[in-house]
Amino acid sequence: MHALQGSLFDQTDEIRLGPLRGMRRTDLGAGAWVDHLPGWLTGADALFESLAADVPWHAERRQMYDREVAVPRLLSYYRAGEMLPHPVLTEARTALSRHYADELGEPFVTAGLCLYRDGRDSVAWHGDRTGRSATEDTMVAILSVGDPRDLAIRPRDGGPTLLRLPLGHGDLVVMGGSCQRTMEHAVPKSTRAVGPRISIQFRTRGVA
Ligand SMILES: O=C(O)CCC(=O)C(=O)O
Ligand SMILES: [Fe+2]
Repeated sequence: MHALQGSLFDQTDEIRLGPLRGMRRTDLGAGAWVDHLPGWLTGADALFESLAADVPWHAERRQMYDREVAVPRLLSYYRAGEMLPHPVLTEARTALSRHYADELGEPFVTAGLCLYRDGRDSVAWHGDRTGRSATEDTMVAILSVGDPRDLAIRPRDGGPTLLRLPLGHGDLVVMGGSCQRTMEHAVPKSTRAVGPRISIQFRTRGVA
């Protein structure tokens, strides 16, 4: 794994969340939207180092037709009620649940973590539509630390990429409304020399 270069703009070791006001919403149509707040977390490099060291990362393999292939990223999953690997993640989940309480109607409870070791790691086009999100609107909130990687979003039924957000160094993105059903998202591979990135995805009960 490449060493994390570190952000020139975030040299503090104090890991702290900022206010959620200042979030900007992009309407993607068909009831889907994306909220974006760059730099929500300061001390993101310190959180990256802590999570890279402390989280029980594991590799997964997946059946692809007649072959078994490695999932191109490391993973870890925290169920509802499980202690998260850093207290600021608990704080983030609480702040997000509070911020979206009226609109979402339920709290964020689970946390999925992905570690993209370099530009060869990625996630292919998909929607998070296992469980209730197959039929219901939901929100998936993602906090990113480490080197930025693009999150791309396009309509599920074809059409060009509507949004491409570089996410790293404490950035927050929230996919909401019908986004998981009507859109798909991906973190494409990168041919540039990129350092590692960790994403933390908060979801509601029964959504994966
Ligand atoms: O790493 C990201 O920002 C996206 C991850 C993702 O889409 C997923 O785990 O479902
Ligand atoms: Fe996803």
